[in-house]
Amino acid sequence: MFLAIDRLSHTYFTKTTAVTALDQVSLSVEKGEFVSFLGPSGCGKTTLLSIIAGLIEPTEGSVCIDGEPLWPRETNAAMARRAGGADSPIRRAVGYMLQQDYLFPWKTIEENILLGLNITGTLTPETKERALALLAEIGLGGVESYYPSQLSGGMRQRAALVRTLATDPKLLLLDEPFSALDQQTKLKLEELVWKTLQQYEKTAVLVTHDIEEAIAMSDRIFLFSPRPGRLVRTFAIPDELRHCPPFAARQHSAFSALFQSIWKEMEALESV
Ligand SMILES: Nc1ncnc2c1ncn2[C@@H]1O[C@H](COP(=O)(O)OP(=O)(O)OP(=O)(O)O)[C@@H](O)[C@H]1O
Repeated sequence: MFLAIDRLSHTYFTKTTAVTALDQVSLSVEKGEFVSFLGPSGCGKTTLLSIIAGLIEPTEGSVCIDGEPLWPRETNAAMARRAGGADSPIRRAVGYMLQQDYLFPWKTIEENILLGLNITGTLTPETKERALALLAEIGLGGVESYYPSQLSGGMRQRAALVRTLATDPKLLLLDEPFSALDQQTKLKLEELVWKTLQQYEKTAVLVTHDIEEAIAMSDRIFLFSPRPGRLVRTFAIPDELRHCPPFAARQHSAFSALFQSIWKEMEALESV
């Protein structure tokens, strides 16, 4: 088991209110799996992703990545027993891709894609060469010296994918990375991300409220209820769909039946 989440709950406290975003969520993800967190707006998907990224401390429960405890935080004594501490290697092991590309406008594409390597102190001639090769692989060879404003939205998201993969993270967290794109660019980028992650055997978690996208991209889908977010159902995508790249999966005869059953389940959840 690569990612293990056990009885995780999270409440946001403000001066006047307490909002329970997640309630007793338990799930696991295998190495190399692509899973989606699907659910209506406000069901806690981004909160869960931020907890897995180590950015938010959950109120309750535990998260382990590749056998290393992330939450709850270990005691100082337990951390000291691990070489280099427990949380920093985990944070480096996680790559985040968001709806907005967050490329720095004053840096060139090359500088942007090498940023993570620079920050983590892992920029070497080899890692730089790998990042530039990946840029070329995904069709952006030749734009290294361009600034983000000189690229289209789809090209910028591709550059953001390279920046995310450049540090060779063990786990990729994708928070609606396709939702700001037009339909054609979105379908092309889904295809590219799926193929790239397959090729590099990455484990990935995609947050989306798009049922079709979740079916086309995933091995399994975790469906969450509206607030407070609870895991209500896990859908295993049938082999004939999950072995197809996303565009072919969308054309497959098994696709619409699965879409309808997830749609019905989501409708029922939202009408409660
Ligand atoms: N910093 C915060 N302080 C207080 N409440 C918050 C905070 N962040 C999120 N929430 C609340 O927690 C709940 C879950 O939010 P979250 O963003 O995780 O949901 P989501 O499923 O990702 O939604 P969406 O699909 O709209 O992005 C929502 O009710 C939201 O209003």
